[in-house]
Amino acid sequence: QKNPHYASGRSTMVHLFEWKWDDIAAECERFLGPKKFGGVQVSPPNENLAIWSKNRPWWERYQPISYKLVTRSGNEQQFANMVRRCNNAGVRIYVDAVINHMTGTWGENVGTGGSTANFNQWHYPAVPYGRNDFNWPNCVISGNDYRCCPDRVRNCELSGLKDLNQGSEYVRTQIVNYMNRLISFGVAGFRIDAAKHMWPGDLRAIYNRLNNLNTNHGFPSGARPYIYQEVIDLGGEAVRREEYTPLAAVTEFKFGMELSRAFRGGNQLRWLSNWGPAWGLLASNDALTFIDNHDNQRGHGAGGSILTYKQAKQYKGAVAFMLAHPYGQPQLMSSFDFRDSEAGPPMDSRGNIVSPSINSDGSCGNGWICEHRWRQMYQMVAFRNVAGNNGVSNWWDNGSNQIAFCRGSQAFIAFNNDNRDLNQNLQTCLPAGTYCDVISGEKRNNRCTGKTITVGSNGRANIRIGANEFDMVLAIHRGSEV
Ligand SMILES: O=C(/C=C/c1ccc(O)c(O)c1)N[C@@H](Cc1ccc(O)cc1)C(=O)NCCCOc1c(-c2ccc(O)c(O)c2)oc2cc(O)cc(O)c2c1=O
Ligand SMILES: [Ca+2]
Repeated sequence: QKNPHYASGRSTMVHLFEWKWDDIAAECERFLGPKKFGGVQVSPPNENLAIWSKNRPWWERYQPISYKLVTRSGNEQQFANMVRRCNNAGVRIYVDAVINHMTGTWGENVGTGGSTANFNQWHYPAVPYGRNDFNWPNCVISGNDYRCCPDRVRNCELSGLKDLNQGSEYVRTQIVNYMNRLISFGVAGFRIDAAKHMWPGDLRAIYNRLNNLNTNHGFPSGARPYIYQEVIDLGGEAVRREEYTPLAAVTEFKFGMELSRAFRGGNQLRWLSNWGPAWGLLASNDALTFIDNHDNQRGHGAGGSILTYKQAKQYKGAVAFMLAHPYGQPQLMSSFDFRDSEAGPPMDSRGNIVSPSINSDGSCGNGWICEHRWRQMYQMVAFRNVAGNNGVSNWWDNGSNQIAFCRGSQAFIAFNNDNRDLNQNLQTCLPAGTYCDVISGEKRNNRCTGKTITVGSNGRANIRIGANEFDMVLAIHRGSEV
């Protein structure tokens, strides 16, 4: 099933990468609830290997030691508390489930909960897993395997990580028990990490054994978990996304790659008039969409030159388009400032994660970027909520990099990625009135702190976006009128 079970009037989730549970709970109550975000993807909550020799890299959280809920983000009690407080604020929780593998082979062998393991014996006593819970014969996926050999992509080790056999009843039971415990705490669904490296048939068996969502957390009875499967497939590989869409939603990596190219200037924005499956993207209902994610924002993984917070103006343009267009189920990335592609989250001298500080202007400090707190981002989350399931209409473009469109009679947006000013009289599809541009400012005490747009009785308005303005987007919608 492909319904994220957001509370009514909400539409967008944010990935609070590496945030601690107590901080996420606070963020749900003080910001995400009031700003009507739909949900939060949290980092893997299960015990992972503590890799001190690499100064606690971000990817250590993708090396499970056990399914105990003890990580640098917090313990089981803090996790349960976060889920309760976020659900009470109308914000759902989605768990990043790392179930394809356990650890690689490192010098140290202690987990974030104190558990130990013996990798060379495939011995993980804190689960417990032993030799016959892993795929045999032992092999490692090579670059060429991705193109030739779907069996090896599933049955061999990804980057040397011990590869579990999800065909084993015992392994399925351990995984299902772990995920059902999270469901009992009130989570709304799961990201299935490295789904490409597991057999669809095994995943189906696992998903079918998951319990319905916990009705004590506001879910309707019989609600099934919302699952989205990480399948990095930009074409040319033996394993294809379409093998996984019958089971659950799939991460659509082409989405962020194509929009990054368009907003970097590689493709003219006018070509986005038929954005969606016509671009080779999955069906809208099957697609979990994003511009960048925790992996490819570091230049690793799919897509090469993906836009990130570091290219702020184009990134805000691409994210605005993602949130303004009805295609897919969008996820906003919220990052920490990374010095190198391996660096983990801001941490103190003892290796504990440092909480984000919140500045008086609402931005974050202590090394956290908090893209979700940028006005241009949370205002577009509100835009998407107001647009609801209205389609795109009244598409306009200048034959190059200036575009505009309506969402029903609820919302209007314009983009200028050209090197000349946009200055046009355009149809906004909105009722006559005076509207605040929600990108250059916001409505405060019934005044616009940014641009003001006057819509005439024919729905038309003069729309201006200078080529050198701070932002390339202008957006108005029902509710932003003064
Ligand atoms: O760069 C990384 C980590 C990347 C990563 C982590 C989590 C993800 O969800 C993800 O998509 C990528 N890891 C570094 C460091 C590393 C880690 C472990 C190890 O045994 C060796 C090295 C790295 O250089 N990895 C090799 C290239 C990235 O190859 C990885 C992929 C991956 C990349 C491209 C694909 O098309 C694909 O199907 C899978 O997925 C992972 C998933 C994991 O759960 C854990 C991993 O270590 C990895 C992972 O190494
Ligand atoms: Ca596997």
